[in-house]
Amino acid sequence: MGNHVYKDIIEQKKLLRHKLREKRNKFVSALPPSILNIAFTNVPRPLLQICQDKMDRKSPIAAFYAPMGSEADPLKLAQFLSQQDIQIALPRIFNKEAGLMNFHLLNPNDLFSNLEIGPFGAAEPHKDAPICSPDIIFTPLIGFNRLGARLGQGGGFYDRAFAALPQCVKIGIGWSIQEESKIPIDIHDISLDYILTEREYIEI
Ligand SMILES: Nc1nc2c(c(=O)[nH]1)N(C=O)[C@@H](CNc1ccc(C(=O)N[C@@H](CCC(=O)O)C(=O)O)cc1)CN2
Ligand SMILES: Nc1ncnc2c1ncn2[C@@H]1O[C@H](COP(=O)(O)OP(=O)(O)OP(=O)(O)O)[C@@H](O)[C@H]1O
Repeated sequence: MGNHVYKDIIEQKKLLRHKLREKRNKFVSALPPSILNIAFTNVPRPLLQICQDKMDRKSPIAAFYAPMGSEADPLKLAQFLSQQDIQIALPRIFNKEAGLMNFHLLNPNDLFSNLEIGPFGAAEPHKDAPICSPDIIFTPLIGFNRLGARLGQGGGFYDRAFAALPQCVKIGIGWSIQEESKIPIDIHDISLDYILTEREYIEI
């Protein structure tokens, strides 16, 4: 990839991030609380099957994220799955400049408390919580398309985590209005396997 082409992709991503963040904020702030409360509460049967398929060896680990702003909230799914013999983890940034994070195991009771605020404002587990390698990663996103391309916050945190965990199942969670047919991708971008929105479950 020529250097100018690469720079062009970075610029396109920036513009699209800006547009889709605004769109997401508007969409979520216009949602009635009754709808907001039930969004992302039902685990689609195929998703439960994926978790169960991972259960043959040990209790599988699923990583979630503590939502910020208008991001889709995956923590009700986390609570539900923690009752199905699935272990729960959250990311913790350990090198902000290098775009690196670890996943730490959490007691499900600590999902909403006993966390600390990380460098980008998201709640994170404490440093002494055990580091783990998740089998399934629920991933925040700013944009997605039906080919599984993902636009994130621009730190490359999830792409590096995916590269380090080639066996993990990658599930994007976002609002339906974050779908964008053309998502610019560069050589480091790793596609999602599934996408969950408030309306549908997409298998790539
Ligand atoms: N809830 C949540 N947790 C997460 C992520 C995420 O996207 N969502 N991350 C996914 O990687 C990691 C944190 N990564 C981040 C990387 C960059 C920015 C960032 O550049 N934010 C802009 C502000 C964006 C704006 O203008 O609204 C900034 O700080 O300038 C934020 C988070 C780990 N934890
Ligand atoms: N595995 C990797 N190795 C080296 N550099 C990487 C890797 N993954 C991503 N990067 C670089 O990190 C920068 C940010 O990547 P990108 O714009 O794809 O972030 P993102 O996926 O939107 O962010 P995030 O995952 O934090 O939400 C880019 O310059 C990208 O080339």
